[in-house]
Amino acid sequence: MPPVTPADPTRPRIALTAGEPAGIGPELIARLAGEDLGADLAVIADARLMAERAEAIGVTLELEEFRLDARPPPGRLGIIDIALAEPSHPGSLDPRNARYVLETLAQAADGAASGTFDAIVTAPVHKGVINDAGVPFSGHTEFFADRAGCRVVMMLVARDLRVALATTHLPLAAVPAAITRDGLSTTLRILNTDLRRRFGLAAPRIAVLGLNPHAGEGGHLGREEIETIEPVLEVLRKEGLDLVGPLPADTAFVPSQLTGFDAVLAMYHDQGLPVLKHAGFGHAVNVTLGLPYIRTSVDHGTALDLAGSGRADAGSLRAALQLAIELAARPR
Ligand SMILES: NC(=O)C1=CN([C@@H]2O[C@H](COP(=O)(O)OP(=O)(O)OC[C@H]3O[C@@H](n4cnc5c(N)ncnc54)[C@H](O)[C@@H]3O)[C@@H](O)[C@H]2O)C=CC1
Ligand SMILES: NCC(=O)COP(=O)(O)O
Repeated sequence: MPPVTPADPTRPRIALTAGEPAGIGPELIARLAGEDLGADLAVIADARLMAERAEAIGVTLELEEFRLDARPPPGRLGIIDIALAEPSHPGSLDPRNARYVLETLAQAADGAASGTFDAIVTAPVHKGVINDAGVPFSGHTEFFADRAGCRVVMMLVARDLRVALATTHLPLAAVPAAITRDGLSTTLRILNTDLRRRFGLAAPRIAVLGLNPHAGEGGHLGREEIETIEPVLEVLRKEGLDLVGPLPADTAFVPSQLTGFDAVLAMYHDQGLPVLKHAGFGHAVNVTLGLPYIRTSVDHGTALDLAGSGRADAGSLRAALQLAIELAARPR
């Protein structure tokens, strides 16, 4: 038996979910397992799967059962072992493992809510296969929000560019109706609060994009700016929020226009995220704001085409861990 090292209360404890078993999540975690980033990690995954994927990419991985009162010795990784329903093969989705994926998320959420973990970091899940298994599922963001019973905001960070979303995983046709005064006010309040509380920005300046081309062209190309976005900004400015917009989205990301803004609020997923990923894919981080705990994630998906090959880049997972550790260290 290796010697037991008592837990160190100064090191954050982080739940790390391995995500879709047929994707790149397990091997990215195995790749980072040997690095001490300054936190104690509890991987929530099937232990045999983790060992198989480590072997597939030629990485040595030593696992031991996660304990609250002790740290694994250097080079070993704490694990909360959740059994797969069926053996998983790289690149090959199996809906029978969807419940396993959801169980890993549930254990992470409950552990963070109870204070066992200081933060959750998630490797990618495959949203489609969970739905194929008959479970309606839009994403981690919505799953953790539902479980915590609160409203949240998705924000991706690539160096000094922060892009938050007013709507998340919705068909494009459903977006206009989903942008309501209530929803937008809540999103902006959460964004403003968490930029201050978690990111230490004393008075965040937020650029708010329009929904339509040219921010509606004075009502000739859509009325959402006039009827929904502008009235919300007017009310929130009176509360002291520093909001600029609605801005035409096509020029808002021109570097000279972005100067001075701490974050951009895009109205929908593919209005904001392509720009963010163009700027930072491989080291960007997805953060869920508004939760009672910290949750970060990678900027990429399950990359089934790379699973098991050892060619997937662990940069975004490392960045997600580093940001979670940094946020956990801040007073809240
Ligand atoms: N945080 C999460 O759980 C996320 C999950 N997804 C899910 O992932 C699934 C697949 O989504 P796609 O749109 O195909 O995006 P994807 O990010 O999995 O793949 C897009 C392209 O990027 C490459 N790529 C992705 N990660 C990489 C890495 N770490 N290193 C090198 N290359 C990498 C892939 O090989 C592929 O060519 C979907 O079901 C989607 O919902 C997508 C984004 C985030
Ligand atoms: N494109 C971002 C994404 O899909 C991540 O979503 P989530 O699973 O973190 O909610």
